[in-house]
Amino acid sequence: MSEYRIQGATGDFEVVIGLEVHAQVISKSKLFSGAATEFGAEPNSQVSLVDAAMPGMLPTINGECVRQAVRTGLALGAQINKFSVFDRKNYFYADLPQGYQISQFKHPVVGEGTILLDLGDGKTKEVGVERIHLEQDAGKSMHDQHPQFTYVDLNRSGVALMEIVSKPDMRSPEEAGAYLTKLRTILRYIGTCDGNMEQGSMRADVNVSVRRPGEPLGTRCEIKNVNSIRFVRQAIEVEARRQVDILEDGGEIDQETRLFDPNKGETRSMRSKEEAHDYRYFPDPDLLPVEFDDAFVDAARESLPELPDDKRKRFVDDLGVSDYNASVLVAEKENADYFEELLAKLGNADMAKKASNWVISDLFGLLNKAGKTISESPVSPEQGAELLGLIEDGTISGRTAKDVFEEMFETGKNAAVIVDEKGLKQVSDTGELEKIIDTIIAANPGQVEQYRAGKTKLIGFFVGQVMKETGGAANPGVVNKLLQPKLDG
Ligand SMILES: Nc1ncnc2c1ncn2[C@@H]1O[C@H](COP(=O)(O)OP(=O)(O)OP(=O)(O)O)[C@@H](O)[C@H]1O
Ligand SMILES: [Mg+2]
Ligand SMILES: [Mg+2]
Repeated sequence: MSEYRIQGATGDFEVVIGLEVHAQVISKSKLFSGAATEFGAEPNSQVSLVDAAMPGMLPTINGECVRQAVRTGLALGAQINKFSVFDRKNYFYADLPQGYQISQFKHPVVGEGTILLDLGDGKTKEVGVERIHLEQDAGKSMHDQHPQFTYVDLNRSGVALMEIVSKPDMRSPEEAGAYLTKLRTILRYIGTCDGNMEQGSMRADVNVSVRRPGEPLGTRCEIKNVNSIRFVRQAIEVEARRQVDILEDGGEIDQETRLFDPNKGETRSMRSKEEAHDYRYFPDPDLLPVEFDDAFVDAARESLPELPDDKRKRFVDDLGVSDYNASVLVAEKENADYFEELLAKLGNADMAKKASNWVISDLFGLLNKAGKTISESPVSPEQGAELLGLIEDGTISGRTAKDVFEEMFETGKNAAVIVDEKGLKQVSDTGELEKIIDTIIAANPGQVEQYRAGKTKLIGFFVGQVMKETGGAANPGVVNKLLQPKLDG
């Protein structure tokens, strides 16, 4: 793939992208209160006095949220800071009852790490993570409930977020998309965020600047709260184009916060960028610094499952699965789990490659057609294993297996039952097949002669005849084995 460039009248520009991802932490209660965090509850039904910022209420840190941030840091190979501090980030907004957000500024709980992007065709790229800090979410302003009034729902107020800040290491919309895809996969594997962008539990602030290749970094604009990977890609494209046009006209880029409007396909200015000092950050006097020991970190590490990169490597190196199949399988944990269960039921690691092909082409094919996810699959890993076993031991041909599988998918019946009911067992009986082959050879002396004169491709013709004779039920492997010596004479 050639490098991504935006063409200007006077030359090409390179795009530089850094992402700030807000990931809602999976925890039963909020970062500093015992209120529930479940999505979709009745507005303002999950709000404690702390979340509503009633005078005199004091925050208490939720240890589970800290543990989840540490687990996330470990999964990104990041530095874990055993000492971190909560600060107040002050700003005024109707859905922020405290008048400040409790966040981490100078001393975040997680430091530098990396994410390995999968860019297709086995190409990868490492992108740096600058830090992960914990902070509270704000409430939600609802403008669509009343013609004159804005309503505020505080259910989200105080819910724990991880802000995962990347380095400005990405150079194209595709790389930004791959970063979000990979990050989401990892968060879902380890269960620290559900990664659900439509429900807003993962959102991205997209920082974009442009420069001529080789020049120092340009001034960035930050596009706030983009809520799908497709929109992130589009926002980068249009924002980079906008900046190049300004520079080409001899203008300068103002550092500002912008909004992406997917309907119009443009970004619009929200406000000029506030500097950190505008937030008047200072350590929250109601909270002690967070401190934990090595044992806490070790326990968090112990609790991590096998990560997608390790899993992919194992699938390829130990199981002989192709690179492509392995990356498709590990992209979603449910897919990898299904495959591994299928393999366990088969009880034969040598079949891993075949099993991966079956999952990716046959199973995914029908799931896609039916608009189902793998967890809704009407065919269980156990049933899939039975089907593959029937192909492997020669009971049915690969061709027949496809029909059997379609019926399994439709009816939920087991493969062996369908094969019995429809009499689909292939003929592997050598005696029976030999008789048929002898008849066919006797009936086609011309082709036999041509074959013997060197036109060996004609073996296909003979196999075809046997298939025709047996209504497709002959075992092609056995037919080939029997035919060859007879044709060779
Ligand atoms: N020149 C640049 N071009 C593109 N991205 C940049 C550039 N410089 C920095 N960035 C990215 O901008 C982001 C800055 O995020 P950070 O949280 O550190 O600060 P912020 O945006 O000022 O703070 P806030 O959390 O209040 O929005 C990072 O992802 C970083 O990689
Ligand atoms: Mg930030
Ligand atoms: Mg920012």
